[in-house]
Amino acid sequence: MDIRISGVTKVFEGDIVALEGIYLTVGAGEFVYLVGTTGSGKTTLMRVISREVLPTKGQVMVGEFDLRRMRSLDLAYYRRDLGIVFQDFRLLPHLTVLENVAFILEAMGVPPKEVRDRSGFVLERVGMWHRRFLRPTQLSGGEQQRVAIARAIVNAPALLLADEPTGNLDPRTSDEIVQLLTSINASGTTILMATHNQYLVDAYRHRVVELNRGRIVRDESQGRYVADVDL
Ligand SMILES: Nc1ncnc2c1ncn2[C@@H]1O[C@H](COP(=O)(O)OP(=O)(O)OP(=O)(O)O)[C@@H](O)[C@H]1O
Repeated sequence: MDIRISGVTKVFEGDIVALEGIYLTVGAGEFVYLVGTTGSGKTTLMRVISREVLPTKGQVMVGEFDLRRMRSLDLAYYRRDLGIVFQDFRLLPHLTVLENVAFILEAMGVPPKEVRDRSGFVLERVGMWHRRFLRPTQLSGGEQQRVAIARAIVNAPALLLADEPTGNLDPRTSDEIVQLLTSINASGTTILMATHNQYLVDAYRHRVVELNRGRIVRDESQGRYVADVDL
């Protein structure tokens, strides 16, 4: 799914301007890193795209969805096309790995055999099938993030939002997570990933969009974490 954001401003209560005059187009199938210092607006932009936050001004179109004009049924359809991964994994502690992935499909009324097949397929894909009967607390951080990614992609979303997905992980595991996201992107999913990880952005090159105080200050294909300075 492509994303078309025009003139988006978000002002939170207390006159906090989190986003200001954002114009951004992301084509279907792109991989985009969102970078920028703490408080620059990355999470807010992701939350505008997931429609957890409504802009104060401006328009957001994702695929055929106009996020300003959505009835609750549209929102339910939209969310089915969306996968979200967070820094802190957010798995349900009382469920096993397999159940954490399967419950999304069960909640959508998918027949049991298909739930088993699809959950198994994504757990294989992220290399976690052998851990399917464990609970999140029995897994390492990297393993938990793999399960969270499996959960995010089990519905074959057209768009995956990842907010600092490697923030709690060691360098090698972070590498593996970005490789996994890159392979998911290669199968057609649009990916937007907010990150502070300079090494990853420089090692796995994709488009880089940099925010500063709520504005886009750089947009480069195959960019680096820090802008090249003209000498
Ligand atoms: N719900 C909210 N209510 C009020 N202000 C908010 C809210 N969410 C974010 N902000 C403010 O908006 C600004 C942008 O925050 P945001 O979380 O989008 O930044 P960020 O770039 O994701 O930061 P980080 O890298 O630390 O995660 C900050 O000044 C923040 O305090």
